[in-house]
Amino acid sequence: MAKYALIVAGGSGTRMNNDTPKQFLEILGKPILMHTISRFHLFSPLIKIVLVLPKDEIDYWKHLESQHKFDHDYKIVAGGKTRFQSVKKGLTAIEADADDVAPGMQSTVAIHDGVRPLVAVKTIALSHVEASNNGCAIASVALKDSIREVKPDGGTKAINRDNFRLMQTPQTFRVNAIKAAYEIEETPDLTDDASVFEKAGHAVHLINGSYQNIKITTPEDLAIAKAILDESHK
Ligand SMILES: Nc1ccn([C@@H]2O[C@H](COP(=O)(O)OP(=O)(O)OP(=O)(O)O)[C@@H](O)[C@H]2O)c(=O)n1
Ligand SMILES: C[C@](O)(CO)[C@H](O)COP(=O)(O)O
Repeated sequence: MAKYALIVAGGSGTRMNNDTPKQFLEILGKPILMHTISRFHLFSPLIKIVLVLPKDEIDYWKHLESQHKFDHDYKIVAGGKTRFQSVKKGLTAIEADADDVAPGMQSTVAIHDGVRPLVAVKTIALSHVEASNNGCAIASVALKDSIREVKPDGGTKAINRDNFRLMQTPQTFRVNAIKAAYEIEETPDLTDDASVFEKAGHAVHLINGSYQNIKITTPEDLAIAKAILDESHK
């Protein structure tokens, strides 16, 4: 029974509007992606990591590794055009369990965005346990703001926020099941791994994520992540 992390960092970060892909931007003197990988090593130095990078940035990452003396052990895989394709390519680097492995002994993989460097070690740990027991474990949080549905005619309608959750990563699965799920056809609505798993016919099991576990998407997210990391180093 192995525990894997599939860290996807194959995007270009268009919404960050910076010449450098956002996963390589520095927070407290270290690229965001190094913060993220370190959280998984903190969870377990034995975790098997697959790191997905943009094909054209692999040499740059190797340069960053030597510059920052970052010598963790992981497999690097070239990503695809979309997150779906990057995850699918990453999963090919993870070995399937034999068919006769007993329930509870199956390998699990935490699929995680490289640009979520504030993931808590306890969330990673919980996600592996819950995925082993339930087939998957998807980190999520309740909404803090009120929400309204926008109608096609431009009108809006209040809806009950208690019926909704925001999806984060890690999204953790039994390895064989998620590898098989990613054989479905890619469609634009499959924005996360839980959607792929659900479309492949499986039930989705949510666990509590954390409000600190933000996805660094736009420049203000960078400022928030810096502030949180700064605070945790005091
Ligand atoms: N082809 C892609 C696209 C995204 N990702 C990864 O998926 C995570 C979440 O995606 P997002 O925040 O949307 O990143 P980008 O696609 O880089 O950003 P943008 O959509 O603003 O271009 C990121 O860690 C990103 O690197 C990936 O591995 N391969
Ligand atoms: C996987 C994810 O981070 C869950 O919130 C999110 O769906 C990725 O979204 P994006 O479309 O890549 O921005």
